[in-house]
Amino acid sequence: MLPKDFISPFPGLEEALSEEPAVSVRVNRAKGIAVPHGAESVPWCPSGFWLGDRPQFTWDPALHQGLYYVQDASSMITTLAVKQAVSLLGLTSGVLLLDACAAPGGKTIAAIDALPPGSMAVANEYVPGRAAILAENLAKWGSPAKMVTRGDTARFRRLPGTFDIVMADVPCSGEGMFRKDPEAVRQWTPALVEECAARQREIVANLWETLREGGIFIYSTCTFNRTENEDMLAWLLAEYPDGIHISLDIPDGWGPVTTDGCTHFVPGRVRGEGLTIFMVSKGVPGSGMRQQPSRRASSADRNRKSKKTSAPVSPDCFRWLDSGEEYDIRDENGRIVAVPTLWSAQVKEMSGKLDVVGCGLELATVKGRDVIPSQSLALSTALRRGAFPEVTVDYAAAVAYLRREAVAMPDGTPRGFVLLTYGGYPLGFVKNIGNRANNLYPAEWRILSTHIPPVPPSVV
Ligand SMILES: C[S@@+](CC[C@H](N)C(=O)[O-])C[C@H]1O[C@@H](n2cnc3c(N)ncnc32)[C@H](O)[C@@H]1O
Repeated sequence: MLPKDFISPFPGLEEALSEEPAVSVRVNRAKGIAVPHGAESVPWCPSGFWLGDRPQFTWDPALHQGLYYVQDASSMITTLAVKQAVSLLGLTSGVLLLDACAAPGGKTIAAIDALPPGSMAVANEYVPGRAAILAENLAKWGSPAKMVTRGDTARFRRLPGTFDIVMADVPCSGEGMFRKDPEAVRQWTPALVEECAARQREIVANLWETLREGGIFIYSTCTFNRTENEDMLAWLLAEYPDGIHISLDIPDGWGPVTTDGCTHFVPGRVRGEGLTIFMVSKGVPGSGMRQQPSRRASSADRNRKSKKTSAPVSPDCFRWLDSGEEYDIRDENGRIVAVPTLWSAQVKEMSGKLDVVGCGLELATVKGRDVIPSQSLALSTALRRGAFPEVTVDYAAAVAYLRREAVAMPDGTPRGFVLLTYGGYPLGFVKNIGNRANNLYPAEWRILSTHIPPVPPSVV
């Protein structure tokens, strides 16, 4: 059932909205996952796959290990858009990207997968309560080169000319979600479309300032109407005469349809939900330079800082990372974090101007004399395997761990912090104290339901 005043802009859309949505996942190539079982490739995303059915994802430890992310195939276009943007920028490393409307993080993950080595992603969320799930999803994906912030996009006006790529997956009227979300059908009105468009213009205006000269802006909605898409592109180009529209490289035959510069993913034409995307560069792509941090941290600075913080940072922390020398490791009020050295001056600058939820990789928390390794470290691609004793657990123990229940350790397990693995990949830490092991899985991430499926789901 569609909203009363909704006029379908594409033939066949209404019928398609009454069909079952496709199920798709993005696999984590950075963790060595290649192809899910029995899956079919999404042509616009090398790590995207349609599944034949809908497994009970919650009960698959691999999901919690960050080995894959459940993602609608249309959203996976972000990977292609970011790859195209990077190529237009002519950069082979060190891209600074902002995803300004990021929770729960699917498109940030899609962008991270497309960035060249040595890049950094900043993921911002406006609704404070949604920033935690964003941080959790990014921690599971495992890249240490990230920063999570919360707040109004107006805050980014304080960082002019800073980002090479800015993504705005803006809040919208949600016509593309009609099939999956009955609430989207209930809330939709022509007035909502106008309201959303006004907010979107405000967001775009805030973000244009933070995009550097020659940088690329990627705008997307999960709605079809012209007001929030084609009219928004026209408004942007009129408002900012340095804006140049960039066509997304999509071969004929994949299914999306482009109208007046906007590429639409339409159910019925693609096996995915509704999504619209366009790209605009600020002047000639790659022409300008990124604004450098106002005060670069010199090596003298860094030495001073490490002297100041070296006492609380346990030397163990340096041994936990695959390449400890590439990170600045510091104690931030009892949280030990590792920030890629390359970005440490930039992170410092941004931290002074944004409301930071977390930056880099949280290695550990300090409690009294204990330096307790974090779940983010267990799931990070930067973890040095072998840094902790490891115990392999079976399915029942893996689910018990994810529920934060006690897990028995085999005889002979060393005391202290132990990394549990499932299927050969890290699951999380326990502290083995001899007669029992304390489960260190974050309470707020735990599986709440006590049901357990008779057959374990297995996606990758
Ligand atoms: C379409 S969703 C983003 C989905 C996300 N990019 C993903 O792929 O997982 C839009 C996001 O914008 C946030 N938002 C709401 N109001 C906003 C505002 N005024 N400014 C910026 N973002 C806002 C919403 O909370 C929501 O998380």
